[in-house]
Amino acid sequence: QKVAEYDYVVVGSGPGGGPLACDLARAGYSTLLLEAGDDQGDNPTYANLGNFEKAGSDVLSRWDFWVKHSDDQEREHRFHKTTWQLPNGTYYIGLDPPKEAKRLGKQYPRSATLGGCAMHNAGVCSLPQDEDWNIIVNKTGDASWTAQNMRKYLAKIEKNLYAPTGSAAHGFDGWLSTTDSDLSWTKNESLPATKIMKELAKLLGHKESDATTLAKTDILGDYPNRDQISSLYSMVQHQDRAGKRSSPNNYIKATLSDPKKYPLTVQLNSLVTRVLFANGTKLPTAIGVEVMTGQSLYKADPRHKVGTKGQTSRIMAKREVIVSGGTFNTPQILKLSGIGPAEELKKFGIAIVKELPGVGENMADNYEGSIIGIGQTPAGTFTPVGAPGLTTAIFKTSSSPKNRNIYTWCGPFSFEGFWPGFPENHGPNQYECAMVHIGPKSQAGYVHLTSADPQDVPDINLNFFKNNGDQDLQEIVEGANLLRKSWQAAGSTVLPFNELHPCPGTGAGNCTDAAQREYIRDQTYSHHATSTCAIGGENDRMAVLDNKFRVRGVRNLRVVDASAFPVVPGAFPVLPTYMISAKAAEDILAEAKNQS
Ligand SMILES: Cc1cc2nc3c(=O)[nH]c(=O)nc-3n(C[C@H](O)[C@H](O)[C@H](O)COP(=O)(O)OP(=O)(O)OC[C@H]3O[C@@H](n4cnc5c(N)ncnc54)[C@H](O)[C@@H]3O)c2cc1C
Repeated sequence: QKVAEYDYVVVGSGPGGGPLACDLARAGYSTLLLEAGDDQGDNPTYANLGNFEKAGSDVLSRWDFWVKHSDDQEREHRFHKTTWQLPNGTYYIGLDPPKEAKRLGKQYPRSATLGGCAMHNAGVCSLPQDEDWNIIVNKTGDASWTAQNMRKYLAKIEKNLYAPTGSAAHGFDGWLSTTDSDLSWTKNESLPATKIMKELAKLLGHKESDATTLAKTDILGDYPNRDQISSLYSMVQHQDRAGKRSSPNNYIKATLSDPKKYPLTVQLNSLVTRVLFANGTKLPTAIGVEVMTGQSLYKADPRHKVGTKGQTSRIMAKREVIVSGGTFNTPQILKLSGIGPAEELKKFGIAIVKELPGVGENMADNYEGSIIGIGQTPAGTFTPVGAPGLTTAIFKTSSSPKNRNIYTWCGPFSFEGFWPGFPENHGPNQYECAMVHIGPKSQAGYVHLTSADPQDVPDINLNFFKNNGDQDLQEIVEGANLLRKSWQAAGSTVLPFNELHPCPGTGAGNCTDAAQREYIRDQTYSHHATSTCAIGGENDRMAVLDNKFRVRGVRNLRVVDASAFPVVPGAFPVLPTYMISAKAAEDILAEAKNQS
């Protein structure tokens, strides 16, 4: 059988790999995009952003990773949403399972489908802190990574649907539609949500009368000192005005629609098992990939049937292989290919192609938590399309040395992390302020192989709060305390509430910081993992990639996805991942041009 050959082979169609494959094909290079999942782009569960919670639990794309948050067994067992499987295949969620239940652990969903996790995410967009980009300049000496320069990739990819046409901070001709939230509800002064929004504005140092205007502030705007400003913002999501998800799936379809012009090939249900290297070269040189085709081959897929093996074949890349399998799968693919920590590879009998101790280490994630309470009346109406009823703010707690460190969105909803069938509905009077903590200090998470079998799922431990954990805990507690104050100030007249957590049952936030810290340590969740194949400097032995996404010490192999960030980029990683994807395309095409 003739072996297929392309200029570029891209592995994984998420926010890193999907747009990159399109850009390479649009520049005229034959490009193969390999995706382990299938295509759910026309399925309303995925196509309508408002269905993101349903999409997150949907078996048609779900890869379940059962992760650890620490090595502390007792703490692990206190996690309220621990998931267990019953003999009939259903789940028990909680701390008191029936005897026959098998412990699965903490669910960390990923979406294996055309478009990756951008097909089940909430589409929330924000920019990294300037420091998150500038850290790459400092590590690599490459000035193209400055925060100011990186903004041009936002303008390049964006089709902004909310800012005045021509606004310098935005783009209007790109493939990624962005909208802001519908804030018409703020006109209703008697709504508890409006009252709380105004109290929050005051607590952040603004005038109550400015709250409604501040709530419309463009979160993606280009302001001096933006990382130090505590204020209200409008929530921006990657969707169109009708609530249709805008994602790599759309860009891929648009690129495929003109095959004469754009030589893009997409191959679904294709699990890449390893990268192939040339024989006898001085430096290891990637020449293609080995791929297993078939449905639900990966064991994280809840539909996987024990013993199922796909058809294995080889596909060659004339120019480069680019791995974009995401923060959990990219390090797994590299290690299976012989690139990673020597001890770990030896343990599983994998021949070492290039020793890189940083592969699968250094993992970081934003800590997430929430304060949630039950009021006396409904606090407002909420539908996720256009996010009406949501107050969004970014602020700095007093313990943060310099930058703002909490992104919050408050409204009549409930989001308390992930488990099969999330979220819980606490009834019409529920009100929550969800928090993403920005800039976690502990980057001690890891993705380790459990075997040399590419269908096996790796061992993942986020190692929360391992380094400088007390500082992060203090920052999160201060965030919760401030948000609770905004409820209390509004509460005496409009929303006496019964708090569910982190100060359960007190109604008035009458618990100690120490008790909250303990609760948060036990119950924190996350879904923004990054940095397992980090970009770094030449002398940094944990660096996996150089400034141009090239795997260090290997030719014709790059990594372009969320695993490449040296630190978590701000509050939400999807927009920064789209931006680095556009940057990678530019870098790769510039190099190709120089070579020809
Ligand atoms: C439930 C949920 C909600 C989220 N909400 C938000 C949000 O609102 N805002 C935000 O900014 N971020 C959000 N995120 C995070 C964000 O979506 C991810 O950070 C982003 O998708 C990362 O992109 P990526 O390209 O690195 O990886 P992924 O999106 O994970 O894409 C990787 C792709 O590679 C494929 N793949 C993996 N291994 C292989 C293999 N061996 N062979 C072939 N293909 C393979 C996968 O199937 C997948 O399609 C959310 C994440 C989750 C899980």
